[in-house]
Amino acid sequence: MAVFTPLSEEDINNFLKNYNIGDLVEYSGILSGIENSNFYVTTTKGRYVLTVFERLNETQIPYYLKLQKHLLDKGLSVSGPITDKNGHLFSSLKNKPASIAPCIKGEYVAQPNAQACNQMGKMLAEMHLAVKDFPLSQENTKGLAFWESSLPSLKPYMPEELFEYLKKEINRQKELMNSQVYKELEAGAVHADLFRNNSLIEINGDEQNLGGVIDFYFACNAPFLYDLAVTLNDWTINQETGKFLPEETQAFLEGYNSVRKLTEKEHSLWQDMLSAGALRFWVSRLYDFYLPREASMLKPHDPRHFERILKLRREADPKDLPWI
Ligand SMILES: Nc1ncnc2c1ncn2[C@@H]1O[C@H](COP(=O)(O)OP(=O)(O)OP(=O)(O)O)[C@@H](O)[C@H]1O
Ligand SMILES: N[C@@H](CCO)C(=O)O
Repeated sequence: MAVFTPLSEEDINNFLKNYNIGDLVEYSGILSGIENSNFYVTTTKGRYVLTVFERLNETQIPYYLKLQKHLLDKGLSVSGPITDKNGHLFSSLKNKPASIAPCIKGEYVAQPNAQACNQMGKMLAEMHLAVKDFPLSQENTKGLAFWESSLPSLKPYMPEELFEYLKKEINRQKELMNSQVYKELEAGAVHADLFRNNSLIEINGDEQNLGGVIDFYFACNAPFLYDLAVTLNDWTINQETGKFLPEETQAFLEGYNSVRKLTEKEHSLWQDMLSAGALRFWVSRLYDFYLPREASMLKPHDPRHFERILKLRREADPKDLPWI
């Protein structure tokens, strides 16, 4: 639905002069995506996605692009920037930062099957192992500080009882984050928004093969278990009810655990992390729903989806939550 910064053929030709990726053949705006302006660009050397950053500035961008480059250099199939002729990961277009990445094969799949879930589980664990030597750090911009600061703005819009529930859950997570056991969780730079619509899957008959992962612009340093919870809360649920799909969830967890072994300590915090993973998107969706960005052309996501998921995870008997 969004190309915020329109580009002419001349703009793109000038941009491509900074790169060794051939000459422009054709280009078109990508309508999905709500954060940045994205374009498919075909050159004499291949097919690429050009991104003009609408929200992030030049000081914020290096963390995200360097993380993608780091994962790419470790052989992972993620969308990642091509360096320009001067060795830079991004340059500028219409006075905004912009980068270009090779196109990943595949498409958005609404309900990935067990095969794709298993592959996503493996790849997520590989991403977690791969960041052990990633030197940069970035706070979760949609974490505790954001949740707490959103409360006063959300209060007037929410029924009192629901607002109190939200406040209680935020306090509960705050207490957890201050605990020793939480601080000891293995952590690093994680995607933190790895939904199905940030993954591309190649379909071939009944076969579904993971093409790769895109859109790292909510990446941050957080426990790996949090990233796993965020991903599962979207990838392997019944989209109507929010309940986990047993076969897909198991396939995902087995894939993950085959690469990075989940620990007993992580198991003990699983219910809290699944709740945190739901809370994060409940708050951001409430915020975007009641306090949309000025001149926003976008239809906000339904916050009730993650309210439902949070309640399901929090109220579940821990032994009924999927685990390996
Ligand atoms: N490397 C890539 N290869 C193939 N397609 C891509 C690639 N990067 C982006 N796309 C396409 O562009 C669309 C928008 O990209 P993206 O999700 O990064 O947009 P955004 O505006 O940054 O994010 P958001 O999902 O937060 O709205 C994707 O849904 C995908 O179809
Ligand atoms: N994946 C998010 C949008 C980006 O944070 C959501 O579905 O609410």
